[in-house]
Amino acid sequence: MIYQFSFRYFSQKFTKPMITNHGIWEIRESIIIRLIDEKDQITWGEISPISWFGSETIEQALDFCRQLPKEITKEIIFAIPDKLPACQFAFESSTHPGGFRLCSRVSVPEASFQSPGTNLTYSGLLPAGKSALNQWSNLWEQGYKTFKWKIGVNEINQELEIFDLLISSLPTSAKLRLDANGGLTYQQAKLWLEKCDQFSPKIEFIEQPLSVDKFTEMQELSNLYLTPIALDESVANLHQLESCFQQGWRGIFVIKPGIFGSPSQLREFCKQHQIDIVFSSVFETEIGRQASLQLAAELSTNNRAVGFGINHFFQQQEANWLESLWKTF
Ligand SMILES: O=C(O)CCC(=O)c1ccccc1C(=O)O
Ligand SMILES: [Mg+2]
Repeated sequence: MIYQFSFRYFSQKFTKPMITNHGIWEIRESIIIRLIDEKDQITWGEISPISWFGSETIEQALDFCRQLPKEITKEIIFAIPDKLPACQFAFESSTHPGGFRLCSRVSVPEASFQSPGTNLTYSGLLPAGKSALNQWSNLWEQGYKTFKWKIGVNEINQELEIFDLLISSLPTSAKLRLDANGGLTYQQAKLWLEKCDQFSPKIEFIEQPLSVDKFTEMQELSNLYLTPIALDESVANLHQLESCFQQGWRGIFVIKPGIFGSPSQLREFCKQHQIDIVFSSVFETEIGRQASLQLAAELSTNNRAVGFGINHFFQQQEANWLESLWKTF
């Protein structure tokens, strides 16, 4: 099969900047790719790198797209090097059966809770800091029962105080995930875990408490406390996932399909090993989102809510944004 290949740069400003321990993120830069096969079928893919997570940069992805011929094959797609994981995801998922087509509207209203044929539940992302306190109820009204709050952003005592308020205001049936983005010290992580254990099992897990180089310490912490630990930055791509699994990690793995790399290799890994996975967004458009959610529906385990409750970080797209994008050069 030969595909006609074209691509466009696309950027979106967050309605509120995304604040994590890595810093402030204001604009989501992506590349949308379009493939047209010999039967004139059009499919789409999305490259949305996060270089601070270890993926390629947007410039590297653009360079890759620019050097590709106008006609490409599956051989070319399956030969994309592992150092371009967001590109691997985009090209492979656009040729996968069920790859994104422009069937109905491109942008789907907030929290499409019943994606056809799946019964995924969603985790809603709260803003960092004390704004979480007046934001969770909007999400609750939209049907979210699981929330994620960023920690390791402000001073720890201040965050622990906000945490107390948040925990006491959340409904009994709500669950909370904390995401430190690798920003805690070992002592701070212990403080947080002790705190979380007091509310167990309301705190579903703490995500990436320590930096990627602190694997042994995180393994130690996972043995010391009830509250589970989820690896995220530590397992950003297949190579890292394999390495953490080989080293004996049997806690939770957060997988962001958009930067993880080849979806078929992820499917293969999941067939070989029963792992506890939480799927998570990279702030992709509807194109990457659909491909990622399809993987999540296939591979999710233990009924973990998927971390795709992020639409409130973007303005809703015009229905014809994709068509309009292709009219630009
Ligand atoms: O996982 C979620 O619930 C939302 C997505 C999310 O938090 C995220 C989105 C982009 C980059 C990094 C992260 C993260 O999990 O650290
Ligand atoms: Mg995370």
